[in-house]
Amino acid sequence: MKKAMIELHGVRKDFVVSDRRLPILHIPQWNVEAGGRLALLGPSGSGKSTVLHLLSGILRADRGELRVADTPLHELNEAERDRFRLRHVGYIMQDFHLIGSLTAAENVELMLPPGKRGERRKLLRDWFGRVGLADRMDHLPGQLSRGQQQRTAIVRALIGEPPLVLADEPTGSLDFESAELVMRLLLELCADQGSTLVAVTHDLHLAQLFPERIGIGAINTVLAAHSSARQEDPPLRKEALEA
Ligand SMILES: Nc1ncnc2c1ncn2[C@@H]1O[C@H](COP(=O)(O)OP(=O)(O)OP(=O)(O)O)[C@@H](O)[C@H]1O
Repeated sequence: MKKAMIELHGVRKDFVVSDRRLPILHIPQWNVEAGGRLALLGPSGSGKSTVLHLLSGILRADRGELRVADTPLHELNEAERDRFRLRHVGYIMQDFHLIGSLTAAENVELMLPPGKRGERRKLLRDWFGRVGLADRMDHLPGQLSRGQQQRTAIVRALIGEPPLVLADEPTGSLDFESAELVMRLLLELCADQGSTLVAVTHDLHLAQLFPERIGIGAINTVLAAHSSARQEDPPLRKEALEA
């Protein structure tokens, strides 16, 4: 049996808004094996981004155990979780967050540990070649298409070969054709280097490209409680939120 990259047990996350505690996630048990490539699906507001924030250590669970790459995130403080994220997680968002005054290569170079200039440049050339941007790496983000900018953001997330790659709607701002190309590329690069990939998407067509798919309702029992309340009797939903 393969090792687990992600192990969640009894994880709860609430948000407090205007003195009211809103239960957002209760995940009794969820494991993802190392090297798995998984599309996480679900309606807007169902907690998909919150799951990624917990897995990366940006947020801390209120209760439960959360191990990623054998690291017990529930036992770490914020500074320790930040260090964990730098070493173990590549994060890709819908908006690429590239620095506009730096070239594509310089944006990625920020992620590299200190080293000889020639070696860093060779590594960058190899990576930009792999994503089809060998001739664009010295261009500014504003001179690149949205798909090219997202490919740059993918290089930035993957160049450190993190064991876990988290992607939140990574193709959400791309047109249909570019979205499929970029998602295929992300899947291929993660497979090549053995990184576990969890990608949030709304798009069923793109989710079909993944070896595995899961609806967030299958792991989050808060959502199941909300949606059954919504279907049967709308006022119950308010009570469920306040419980
Ligand atoms: N910092 C916060 N404070 C209060 N509520 C929050 C906070 N962050 C998220 N929420 C709430 O938590 C719920 C889940 O949010 P989340 O962003 O995880 O959903 P999502 O499934 O990723 O949605 P979308 O697909 O629209 O991005 C939503 O009801 C949202 O309003």
